[in-house]
Amino acid sequence: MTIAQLPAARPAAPPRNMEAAEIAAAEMLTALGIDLSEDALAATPGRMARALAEMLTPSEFTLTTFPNDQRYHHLVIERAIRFRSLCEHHLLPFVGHAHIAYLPGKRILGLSKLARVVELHAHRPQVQERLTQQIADYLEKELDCRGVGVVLDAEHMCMSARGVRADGATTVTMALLGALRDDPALRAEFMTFTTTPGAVPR
Ligand SMILES: Nc1nc2c(ncn2[C@@H]2O[C@H](COP(=O)(O)OP(=O)(O)OP(=O)(O)O)[C@@H](O)[C@H]2O)c(=O)[nH]1
Ligand SMILES: [Zn+2]
Repeated sequence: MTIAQLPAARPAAPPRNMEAAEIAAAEMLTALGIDLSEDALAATPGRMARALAEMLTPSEFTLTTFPNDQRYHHLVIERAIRFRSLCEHHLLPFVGHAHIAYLPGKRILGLSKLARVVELHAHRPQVQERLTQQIADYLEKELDCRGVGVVLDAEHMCMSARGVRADGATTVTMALLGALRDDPALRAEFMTFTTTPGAVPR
């Protein structure tokens, strides 16, 4: 089987200065009244900077596709892809599940790449609505498929760990493109699979 390796079309990595980030983290914690002279906290600013940098760095990957030799033309659905992102308002995590469907054209996608596409867009400051749309737009463009559906269901720490403290509330967003937008039966099929038992393991 031929493997096509499409470029993942990643945006250029932003400039990053970890030393400056660590100094800034120390300044912020000190300004918040935390005494960094305690042994247990001495390494915290560095960890903070590295942890944030990690959450803002998606893994490298190649968007591997295969010819659709069998002319498979039903939905391919990947459910309950666990993801975590950072809300751009508070830089606190939002975590949840992505359900993704696409209707193949001439090529099918290596299954793991759906989760990698989620990670690619999740590892940057985000709002859930934009993240949802970016995943759908990216798949439609790169895969040249006949339709894409993306549903995200996530809990925002800025709403549960602080502020309004609506523990357990989740936000559901969706983006539907091509046949998944235009064909009510396909849309219903996708939505059914995202809500049937097993879609979101608890
Ligand atoms: N639409 C949308 N809003 C988000 C997302 N993540 C966080 N928010 C919201 O962004 C808003 C920011 O509102 P502000 O009033 O500026 O911030 P705040 O004073 O910290 O607000 P509270 O969280 O209500 O205490 C809040 O209502 C958050 O719930 C997201 O992914 N999408
Ligand atoms: Zn937030």
